[in-house]
Amino acid sequence: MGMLVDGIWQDVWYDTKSTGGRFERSNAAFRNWITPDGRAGLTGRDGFAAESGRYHLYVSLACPWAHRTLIFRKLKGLEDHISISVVHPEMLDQGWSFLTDDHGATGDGLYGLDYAHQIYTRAKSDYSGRVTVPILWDKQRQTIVSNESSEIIRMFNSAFDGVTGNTADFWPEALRDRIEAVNARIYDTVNNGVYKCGFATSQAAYDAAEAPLFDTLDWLEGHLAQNRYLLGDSLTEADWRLFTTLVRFDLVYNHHFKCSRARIADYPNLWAYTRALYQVPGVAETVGVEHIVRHYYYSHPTINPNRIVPMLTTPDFAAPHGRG
Ligand SMILES: N[C@@H](CCC(=O)N[C@@H](CS)C(=O)NCC(=O)O)C(=O)O
Repeated sequence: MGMLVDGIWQDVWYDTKSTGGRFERSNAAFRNWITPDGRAGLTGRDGFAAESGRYHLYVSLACPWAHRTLIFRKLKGLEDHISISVVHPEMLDQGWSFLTDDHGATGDGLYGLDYAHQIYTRAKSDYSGRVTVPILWDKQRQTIVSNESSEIIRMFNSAFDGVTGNTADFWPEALRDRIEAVNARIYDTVNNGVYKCGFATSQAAYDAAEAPLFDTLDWLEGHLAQNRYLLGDSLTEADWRLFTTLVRFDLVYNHHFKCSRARIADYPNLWAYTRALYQVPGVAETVGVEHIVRHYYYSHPTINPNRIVPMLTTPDFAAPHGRG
């Protein structure tokens, strides 16, 4: 784990001293948008038109943020149009690496580089900041389009519809305000909430993250008793954003990040909902259990210095879910 400072890699852990033990996630730096005609999107520069074969996605199968982008690539029929490289699950002193393994780490399919930080400095030689996945790369302009998953999934949701003919819409206009509201709570207390528990370096910071996490899971359990999906009958991006945390929860967050009050398997509705999303055609292929387990227990020396993997039973995501 580390970061780039003026283009030079430094092996440093998250600074939680200045925040009373609280983990604060920094904002993604590259915020351009792919659009159907290359006009600028909500932020950033123009010139990133949706074209088959032009873009490449660097992901980790372990990472819940990268996982969102893999799900959208699959559901939107983009596999033949956007190539991918999968990093090695162990994120060590050089950060994410392009070593290969038997479980899907592919190496850098574009340039044969050793580390993800070299992709960042290729885009901006004096880049300062964290080196995170996912990274959406433009092969034509040789730069990073975006390293913000919440925006990459919105590009994937519609920008390539003219290329693929796939018009499935997980960000429908009529539901946007409600989706934003549910996303905000789930991001803060669940998606990022598990990290705030796990990376806390004071009891107070842990307590402040743990209670809202389980308040939200309790709320979701009741909500999903009445609703098929978060927004009722419509399957939206809000569900996919929640899913990538739920599918990791019992394997890693419950133990490694001390989110131990309950497992997802202890909530009948949440657990059936997790299975239902897992069983949407194509989604199971995006879930990399080996990389998830390997990454978390191996990559955080301040939490698990001896890299001991607890006895785990992989939840049976393929069991019948009974949710229609
Ligand atoms: N806001 C980013 C966050 C991505 C992120 O934090 N990814 C993690 C992996 S799960 C990472 O690469 N962390 C490396 C680091 O923080 O140095 C997004 O949603 O795309």
